[in-house]
Amino acid sequence: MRIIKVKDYDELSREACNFVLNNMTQNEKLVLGLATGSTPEGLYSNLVESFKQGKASFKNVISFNLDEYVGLKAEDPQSYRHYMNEKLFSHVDILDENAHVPNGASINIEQECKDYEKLIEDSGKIDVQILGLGLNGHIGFNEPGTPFSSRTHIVDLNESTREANSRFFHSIEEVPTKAVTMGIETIMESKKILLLVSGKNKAEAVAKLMNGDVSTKFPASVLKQHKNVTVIADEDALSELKI
Ligand SMILES: N[C@@H]1[C@@H](O)[C@H](O)[C@@H](COP(=O)(O)O)O[C@@H]1O
Repeated sequence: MRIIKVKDYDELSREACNFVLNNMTQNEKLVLGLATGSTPEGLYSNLVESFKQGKASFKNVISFNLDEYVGLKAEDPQSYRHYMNEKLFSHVDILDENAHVPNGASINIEQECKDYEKLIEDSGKIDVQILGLGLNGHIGFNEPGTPFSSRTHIVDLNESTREANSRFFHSIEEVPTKAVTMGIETIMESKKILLLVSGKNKAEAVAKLMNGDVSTKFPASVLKQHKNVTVIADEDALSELKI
């Protein structure tokens, strides 16, 4: 894993934006894997700014989000589809039919998982996958214990993950108990992975990732087996790392 150490969140967001823009210019068509949560928000605002300044176009981007809560409709303000519309899609020229987020409100979620896999497959696989890091090492919504061979599937969310994400809801009771997520194998098939980590609250997770073994107990550790991973991390996130 290549680590790019940056000073703070603003620099992380700019670096991540440059990384994505470089890949957009290098690829005629870019299949981009997207993440939600707080960490990529700055990346998305930088991408929107670049678009407004005429420095980027998303016409040739096909995007696939990592995950979605089960039971939330697209228009629900807490859904990841809504998040993506607000933070990125509505502000740039990506084609609606190219901006994919799993449909958590599907009446047949099992089928939705299969269809989502097929769409990724048909797009020719993900060129660049953006990832955030859960406090317990989850990537997407792949919680500890998820097999490395998993494909897009339904997960029961851990209490700690619901707790961590309850800040986006009025109360923890409102946080869905299930989600659809790309599987670990699906993520690992991406040609390049960009992991973004910021802040002191991620320092312990980053130290576990870098110093620990590859184990399903800490899903992000699988990234050590991928040949093209870039980690952009700020000083706070790297503060517990002994290097
Ligand atoms: N499902 C999302 C992940 O895709 C995200 O990467 C992670 C970290 O989120 P944050 O960036 O807010 O710390 O948590 C959430 O549970």
